[in-house]
Amino acid sequence: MSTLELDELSAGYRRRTVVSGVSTRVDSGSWLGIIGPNGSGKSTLLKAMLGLVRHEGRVLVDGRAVTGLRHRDRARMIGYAPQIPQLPVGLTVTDYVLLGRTPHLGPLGREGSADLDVIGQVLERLDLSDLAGRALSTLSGGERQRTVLARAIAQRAGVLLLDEPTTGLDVGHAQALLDLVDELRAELGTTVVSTLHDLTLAGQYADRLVLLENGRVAAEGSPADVLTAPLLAERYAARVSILHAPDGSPVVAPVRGRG
Ligand SMILES: Nc1ncnc2c1ncn2[C@@H]1O[C@H](COP(=O)(O)OP(=O)(O)OP(=O)(O)O)[C@@H](O)[C@H]1O
Repeated sequence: MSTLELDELSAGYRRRTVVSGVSTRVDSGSWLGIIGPNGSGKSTLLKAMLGLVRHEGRVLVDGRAVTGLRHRDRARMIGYAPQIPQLPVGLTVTDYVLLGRTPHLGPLGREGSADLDVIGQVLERLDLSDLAGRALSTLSGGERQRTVLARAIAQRAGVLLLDEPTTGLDVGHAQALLDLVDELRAELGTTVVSTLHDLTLAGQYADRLVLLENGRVAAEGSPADVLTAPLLAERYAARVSILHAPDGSPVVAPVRGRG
């Protein structure tokens, strides 16, 4: 169980600040969706939470500052699946996903049956079992994306940061992935923060949304509060209608302009 707090978090590259003064709290076992137009600072905000970019302000997990922690200690608290991962050469899918267990291994660094069980379950759920022995370099884009997510999920950290997890996935694999994350949230109390371009999926899975614009929080609230046609028109310069799925969740439908 892990509560994540951001306190006036700002971040950027060299002299340019691209995220400014973001404060929010994500309760244990809840899901925060970060949305916003291209270049609004979503990925940078996630990287700042991990200390991967220059930043100011505080990131707290259960009240404990994560910046300055040793990599291994931080990796037990926060798992991360980047949008554009650098994949090591020469590893199989299983080797790579096993790296997610590294923060949990004992002094000899050998994985035990519990680690292999976790890996087996995650590979199965993400439809990767048949690819377990394949070299990473031979995977399709969507298979590679699922493998990167499998590694982050296998880490079983209290907080899971997912940067555009459904990019490149077909609708079935996207749902399987989001459902698996949702189960971890419900069963283990995993706290989830994900950026998502698909606003309908963001509204279906996240409890709360933060909309970034030019690195600042432009709107924050429940999906019903944030996913409104006027707000999306203003922030994305988009023509959309908000429909409703049978469960009442908002469906963001683009409306074609007159040709
Ligand atoms: N390594 C970098 N060096 C310099 N500027 C960067 C770097 N990475 C990102 N930026 C800039 O920071 C700004 C925010 O980028 P970021 O990737 O956080 O946006 P995003 O909201 O995730 O965008 P997208 O929806 O397109 O993925 C952009 O203007 C981008 O050009």
